Amino acid sequence: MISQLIQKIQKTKAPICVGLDPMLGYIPNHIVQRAFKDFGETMEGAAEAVWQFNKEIIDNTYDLIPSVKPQIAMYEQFGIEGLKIYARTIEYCQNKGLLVIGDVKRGDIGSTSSAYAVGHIGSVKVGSNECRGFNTDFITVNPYLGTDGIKPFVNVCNDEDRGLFVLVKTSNPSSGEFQDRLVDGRPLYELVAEKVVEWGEASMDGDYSNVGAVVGATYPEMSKILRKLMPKTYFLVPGYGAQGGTAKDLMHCFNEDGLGAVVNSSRGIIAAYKQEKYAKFGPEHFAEASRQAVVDMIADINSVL
Ligand SMILES: O=c1ccn([C@@H]2O[C@H](COP(=O)(O)O)[C@@H](O)[C@H]2O)c(=O)[nH]1
Repeated sequence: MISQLIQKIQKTKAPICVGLDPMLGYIPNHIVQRAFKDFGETMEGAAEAVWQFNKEIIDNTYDLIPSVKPQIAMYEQFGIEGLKIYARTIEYCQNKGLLVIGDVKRGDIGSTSSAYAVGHIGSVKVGSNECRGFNTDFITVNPYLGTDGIKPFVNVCNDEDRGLFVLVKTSNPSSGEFQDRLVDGRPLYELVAEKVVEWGEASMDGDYSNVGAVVGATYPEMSKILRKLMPKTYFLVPGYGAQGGTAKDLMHCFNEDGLGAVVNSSRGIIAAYKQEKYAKFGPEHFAEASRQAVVDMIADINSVL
C-alpha cells in the first residue's frame, strides 16, 4: 500500500494529504442552512452539511493530491449519521483515485485491536460473506498498549496490503509529557520508533514499510533524529499550517530521495476561505479557496525539498 501512496505522490509531485476535519463552524452558512432546511436541525442535518462540504472540497482538489486524511472524531460527534458520512467520504475519495488515511488512533488489548483492524482496514466474516466496514487504505494507531495491541493491525495490513501510521512523536503542545520522558536514558519516542521499525520489518512494500509513523511538524529537531532511526519508515506529518509548522520545519522528515513523508493540513485547507490570504474567494467559493491553499502548500513544501 505504501508503494501506491509513493506512486501517487510522485505523479502529483505533492507529498501531502488534505485533512477532512469538517467542524460545523467551518462550513459556510449557505450549506448548513440548506441541509437544515432539508433535514432539520438534527444529526442528519449536520451530517448532510458535512457531506456537501466534503464533496465540494474533494471535487475541487482531487486532481492535485495523492491522499486525504478524514479525522473520525469530526464525524463521530454526529453519531451514526456522522459515521455514515465518514464511510461515504472514504468511498467517494477512493472513487476519485485518492488514498484514504483514516485518522482513528485505535489500539487496545489484542482481541479488541483485531476487531478494530478488521473494521477499518480488513473484512469481517458475516455468515458466508466477507464484509468491509470502513475500508480505509491506512489508519493511525496508538502504541501505548505495546506489541500485542499493535500486532493485530500489522497482521491485517499484511493480509490485505493496507498501511498503518503509529503515533511516535505527536504534534500537540503536551506531547512531551510522556513521549519525551527518559527511559533508560533515552526519550520514550525513540524507543517507540525502534519498535515501529521492528513491527514493520515483515511489511516491506518496495523501499518502505507499510508500517509508518506519525511525527509532528512542530518538533523539527526530533524529526531529524527520528528520520535517522527509521530510514525505511514513512512519516505522516501533522502540525503544518494551523498548528504553526512551516515548510522549513519539515525538511528533516524527508529522506534524500525526496520521499519518506506525507504532510497533512486540515484547517489550513478546508477552512482556507476564512483566512485573510484567501478572503477574496468568500464563503460561496470556499472550495476554490481550498484549491488555492493546496496549490500554495505543495509549492511551499517543494521549495524545501
Ligand atoms: O500528532 C498528531 C496526530 C494527529 N493529528 C491530527 O491531524 C489533524 C491536524 O489538523 P490541523 O487542522 O491541520 O491542525 C487533526 O485531525 C489532528 O487530530 C495532529 O494534529 N497531531
